[in-house]
Amino acid sequence: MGKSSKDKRDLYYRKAKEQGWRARSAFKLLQLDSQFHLFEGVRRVVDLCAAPGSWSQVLSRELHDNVEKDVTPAKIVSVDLQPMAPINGVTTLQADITHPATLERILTIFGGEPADLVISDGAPDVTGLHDLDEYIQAQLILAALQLTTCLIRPGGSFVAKIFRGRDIDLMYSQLGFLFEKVTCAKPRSSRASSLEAFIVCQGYRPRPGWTPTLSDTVGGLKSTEEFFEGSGIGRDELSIGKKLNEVELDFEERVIAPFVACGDLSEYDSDATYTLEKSLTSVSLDPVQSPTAPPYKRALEMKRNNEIRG
Ligand SMILES: C[S@@+](CC[C@H](N)C(=O)[O-])C[C@H]1O[C@@H](n2cnc3c(N)ncnc32)[C@H](O)[C@@H]1O
Repeated sequence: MGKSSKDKRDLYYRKAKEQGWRARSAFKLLQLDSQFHLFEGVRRVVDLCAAPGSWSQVLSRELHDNVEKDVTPAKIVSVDLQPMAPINGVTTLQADITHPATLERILTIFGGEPADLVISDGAPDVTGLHDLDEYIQAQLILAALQLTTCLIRPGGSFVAKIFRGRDIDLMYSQLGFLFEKVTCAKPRSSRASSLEAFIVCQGYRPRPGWTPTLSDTVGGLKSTEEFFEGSGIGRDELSIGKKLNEVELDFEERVIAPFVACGDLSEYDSDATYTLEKSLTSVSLDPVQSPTAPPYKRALEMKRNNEIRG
C-alpha cells in the first residue's frame, strides 16, 4: 500500500528521507540520546528488533563512523527476524530474540564480553484484537529484557519501546529491581496520539548471587516469576505494581516512573494524527509465517482456551 498524503506531510518522515535514514524512528533514538547520553563510553551495543535499520544507522554514525582516529570503534550487533541491508560497522543477525541461541550468537561476536547498552524497538504485527496485541507486545518486551539481563554488564543500560497499557506500573516496579533508574520517555518524534513511549533503564544492578538465565526451549520465555527465581525477590514483591494498580492509593505510594518528553518541540508536526508505525500495519495470524511466530503460537493457544478476550 502506498503512502497517504498525510504520511508525506509528516515532518520526521520527510527529514528521514532527506537525511538518508531508513525510517523516521532514527529521530526517536537521537532524541533519547540527547536527553540521556546513552552512547557515552559505549564499547559494545546490541540493537534488538532492528530492521529496517535506522537505529543501527544512528549507532553506526555515533559509535563507528564519527569516532576519533585513535579510538577503537564500538562493536555493534543488530538482530531482527527480517533480513537487513548492510550498515557500516554493524554485524547483522537474522534471528528471533525469543530464541535462546540468539544470545550465544551475540556473545560470540562480542568475544564473550558483556554489552554496555541494549536497545529494542520491537513491535509485533498487529492483529487488531486489543488483548492479543497487548499480550504479544508484552512478550516481546519480556524477551528483550531477559536477553538483556544475560548480556549487559553491571552499570549498563537498556532502552525499549513500550505501549503504555494497563500493566505498565507493574513493569516499572519490576524493572526497578534490576536498574538504578527507570524513566519513561516520549521523544517528540513519537507521534503524540500514539501510546508508544520508551523505558530508559540505567545502571544495571542484578541482585548479588543471582545469575539470570533464558529458557532453553524455542519461544519458551520464562514467566516473570520463573525468571526472577533465586534472586531473593519474592512473588509478592514482583506483583506489587499490579496490586497497587488495583486500588486507589495516595500518589506518593504508587510506583511511578518519572515521565519526560525529549527532543526539540520547535519543528514538531502537529498534523501527524495516525498512530501506527509502518511495520505495525500488516496483519498475520499464521504462527509459521508470522515474524513473531513463537509469541503468536502461545497467544493463539490462549485465545483457543478463552484465556484472553477478543
Ligand atoms: C518498528 S520495527 C523496528 C524499527 C527499527 N528500530 C528501525 O529504526 O529501523 C520492529 C521490528 O521488530 C521486529 N521483530 C518483531 N518480533 C521480533 C522477534 N521475535 N525477534 C526479532 N525481531 C522481531 C520486526 O521484524 C520489525 O522489523
